[in-house]
Amino acid sequence: MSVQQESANQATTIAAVSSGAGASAVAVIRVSGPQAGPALQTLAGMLPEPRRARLATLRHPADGAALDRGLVLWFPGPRSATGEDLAELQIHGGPAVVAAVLGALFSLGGIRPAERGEFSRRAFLNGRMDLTEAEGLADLISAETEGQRRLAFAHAFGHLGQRVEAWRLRLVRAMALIEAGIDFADEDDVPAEARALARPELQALLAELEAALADRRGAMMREGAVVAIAGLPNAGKSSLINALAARDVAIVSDEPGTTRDVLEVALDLRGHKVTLLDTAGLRDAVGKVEAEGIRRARHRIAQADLVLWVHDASVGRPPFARPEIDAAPAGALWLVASKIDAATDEYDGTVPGWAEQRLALSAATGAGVDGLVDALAGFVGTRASGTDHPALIRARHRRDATEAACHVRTAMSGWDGLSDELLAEELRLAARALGRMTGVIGVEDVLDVVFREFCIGK
Ligand SMILES: Nc1nc2c(c(=O)[nH]1)N(C=O)[C@@H](CNc1ccc(C(=O)N[C@@H](CCC(=O)O)C(=O)O)cc1)CN2
Ligand SMILES: Nc1nc2c(ncn2[C@@H]2O[C@H](COP(=O)(O)OP(=O)(O)OP(=O)(O)O)[C@@H](O)[C@H]2O)c(=O)[nH]1
Ligand SMILES: [Mg+2]
Repeated sequence: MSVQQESANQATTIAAVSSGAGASAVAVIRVSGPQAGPALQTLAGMLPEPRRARLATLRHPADGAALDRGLVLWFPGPRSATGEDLAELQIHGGPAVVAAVLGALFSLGGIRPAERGEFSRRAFLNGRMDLTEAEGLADLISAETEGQRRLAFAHAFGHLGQRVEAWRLRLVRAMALIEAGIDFADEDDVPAEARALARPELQALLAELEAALADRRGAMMREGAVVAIAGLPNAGKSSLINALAARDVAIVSDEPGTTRDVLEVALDLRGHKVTLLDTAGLRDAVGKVEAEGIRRARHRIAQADLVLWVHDASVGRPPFARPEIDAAPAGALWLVASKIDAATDEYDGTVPGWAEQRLALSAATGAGVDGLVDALAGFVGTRASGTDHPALIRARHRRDATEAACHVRTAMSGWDGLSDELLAEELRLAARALGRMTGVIGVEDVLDVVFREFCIGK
């Protein structure tokens, strides 16, 4: 959909429940668009003073039948969440009450159900927020841990958007300097001087972009750390995930090769999200299904932030200095000695040459499990720590920032050899990539991706 079509589309009025599905004490229905005022007037019999709650009996326009008594609010545009005329009906949350009030609104004509994210999309199109703020709001609504909430809150209120817009404006200024040179190409010193002014500014900007790209905390904070439990068959991996989750999530049996599919469990460890993976025991597979399970296990182990290599202490010391995982994990690797309640010798969980974290525990008795939880919380806490918030927290942000940095780098490295025109073009492409991130330039396709993530009513 083009931006022009989208603006025309905003002539329609939308309505939806914004307070979530299912019965609740109170439900909030929002109506946004030109029919919001007339609709509220018709159902409530009056328009309250702007931005003041009033108690009203809501009646069906066809027969005047009372539907509910609730609080109504009126936000004339542009001072509203969407920037349009917006009415809010805070009614009792029973499903039939909500259905009756929505039915009455739709019966008026000119009002249709809102699509997923459509209120936020209108807020964006009306300049009430940029795209990174809209994403922050989506994250705020789905935040499950304190760490996720803090990060989402910062982004919802401009943490990234303001930085990106400042970067973009600096590029535009550098471009203007160089283009001034183009206009005065016949006067020899002007271009040289203009270029000299732009250069240190661009160098500083590139350093900032590169620092933001080097900060890898974002994905870990937003999506949580991925911790893979790996080891030989029967090592006690599934028993360990059950102990950590405090639930019977995985099948445990003395038959080696029990686990096939990768099982995921999300945990909140002191405000940080951790996704634990239980994986198939690694060995030469017995059958096709187990082979596929092991292939999947290796794939996830290789990508995990942390691998817990579980070694069965009841069979004694592990026969290796470090576990033989063919695909070396990109993340950290800890050794966890399991079944210490059944350990045969005085094996204490140590392995010669093993420098990283070592832990010993028993899923059966629970000994050592708290120690592992503490260590995991410490691990994620350290990885996600810092007094500032990471800026580039989504693949979309990284893509655009990488592209911008790439164009600035090209400009800097080719500096003396590049004509003013080519230099300005690289900077223009860099500014465009940053503009796409906040949505200040042509982003129809990006809009769908961003707003698809929202629920109905946002
Ligand atoms: N009942 C209710 N609670 C809610 C929302 C809502 O829509 N309804 N929100 C839904 O997201 C959030 C609050 N977001 C809002 C954002 C802007 C405006 C607004 O009216 N802004 C005007 C006036 C600001 C002012 O009074 O100073 C403006 O910015 O011009 C209202 C809510 C969370 N709580
Ligand atoms: N004594 C003792 N036995 C344990 C402990 N943890 C697991 N076991 C036993 O070890 C066997 C294997 O446990 P699982 O958790 O299924 O092992 P796994 O590593 O998931 O095995 P696969 O999925 O086949 O790779 C089962 O018989 C468990 O009861 C423990 O802490 N102490
Ligand atoms: Mg298992």
